[in-house]
Order: sequence, then C-alpha cells, then structure tokens
Amino acid sequence: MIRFEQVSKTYPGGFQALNRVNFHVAAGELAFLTGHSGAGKSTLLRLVALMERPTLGRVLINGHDLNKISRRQVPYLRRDIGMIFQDHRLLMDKTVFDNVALPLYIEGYTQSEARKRVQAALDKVGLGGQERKYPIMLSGGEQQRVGIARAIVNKPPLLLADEPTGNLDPSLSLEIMNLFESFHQVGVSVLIATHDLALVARMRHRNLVLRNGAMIDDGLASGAYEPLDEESF
Ligand SMILES: Nc1ncnc2c1ncn2[C@@H]1O[C@H](COP(=O)(O)OP(=O)(O)OP(=O)(O)O)[C@@H](O)[C@H]1O
Repeated sequence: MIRFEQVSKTYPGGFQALNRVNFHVAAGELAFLTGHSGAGKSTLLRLVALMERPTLGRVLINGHDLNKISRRQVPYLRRDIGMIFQDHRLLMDKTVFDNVALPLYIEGYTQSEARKRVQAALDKVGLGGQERKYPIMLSGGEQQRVGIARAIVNKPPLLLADEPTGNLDPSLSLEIMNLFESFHQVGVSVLIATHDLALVARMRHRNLVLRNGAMIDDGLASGAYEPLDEESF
C-alpha cells in the first residue's frame, strides 16, 4: 500500500527532513510512526498524501509511483487517502453535516445525495444525530471524531493521521485509537504519527521509528509487529 524506496526530503533552505527512508506498509495494516519532535513524521505523511514531493527516491502508493503523477492526477489519487490532523481543521462556520460532506461536495455530490454517506460516517464515529450542530457545540474529542468522519466519508482504502490524539486526554485518546483499530479491522490501511508511546505500547501494532530524518526501526526486526500474548503484556 505504501512503499518508500531511499526517500530523502530536503526543504527549500537546505534542511534535510528525511534521509534515505525505506519501508513498506501492506494493504490493511495498521502502523504507528513515532520519533522526537522534528524527526520527520509529518514530512513523511505529507509525502504519502502528495502534499510534498521527495527530493530523492520513490514513494509508491498502491503501486503508483508518485514521481510519475502529474499535478492534474493528484486530486484523483488523494481521493484514496483520508487525512486526519491534530487540530482537526474543521470549518467552524459550517455544520457537522457540511464539514463531513465536504469531500463529497468536492466530488460533485449534492447535499441530498451525500446524506446517506454522511449519516453512515457519523454513525461509525459515534456521532449519529449530531448533523445539525456546529463544531463549537462539541467537545474536543467529538470535534476530532467529526474530522475522522470527514476523512472516511468517501471510504478511502488508506487513512493517515498526524497526532490525532495530541489534544486529548488519555481515555479520549484510547477511544480515538480504538476507532482507527475498527477501520483497520475492516481492511483499511492506517498510518498514525504520534508522540504517545504509552498508547502505542498498549495497541500492539507495528511501530516505525524516525530519528533525525532516518528510520531507525521499521517495527519488523524487533518483533514488535507480532501480537504479544496476554501473559507477556
Ligand atoms: N516547509 C518546511 N520548510 C522548511 N523546513 C521544514 C518544513 N516543514 C518541516 N520542516 C522542518 O523539517 C523537520 C521535520 O519536520 P516534521 O514536521 O516532519 O517533524 P515531526 O516529526 O512531524 O515533528 P513534530 O512531532 O514536532 O510535529 C523540522 O526540523 C522542521 O522544522
């Protein structure tokens, strides 16, 4: 699903955010991406989401070499990627319905055509019946769920989350992670950048670790990918 081959990213100005990164995340896998602040996590996600281009190397998504994707093709590829941000990036002057429907409006759906899909997405994140509210009327955890509903409304096979629990307390964070787990269980690929190492340990999924732009652990050799049995947890 996601393959990086010798990927480096140097920003204008000369800062090298990623240095020869190699990894593969298979279709349907859930993996975490961890590392210190500035390690390159957001940069890596932005390369996957075609928000940045690599300076060197190849990024492949679903077999598509992103170096060969023209600007015109970018929106089509992005449809297959749901993106979730720490600050959820909701439109505060729009209802929950309109926020979640946004990707569908962009694809040309009318409000009535979008209705079923929006309701299904809100049901999945536990916010059924909240369509008419405005984000300001919701708690932080609920606002993040609206952001997740917006990311899944057009059923993308790949979800990318950048610090999705950064503003939430531990119990809300666990609820949000459980939601990602439920998408993974129905076959969606999920890559989550996070600082929350306690939560990562608890979730028992693969952990890709960046340090100063280099991938120092891809979560495979260490055995972290293998589920632990109850006794050893
Ligand atoms: N557009 C940009 N132009 C120049 N430098 C950038 C740009 N975006 C990021 N950087 C630099 O690249 C490095 C990696 O940033 P990145 O946001 O990928 O790290 P991160 O691991 O996500 O950090 P954090 O956990 O703090 O969000 C940082 O030193 C940052 O300042």
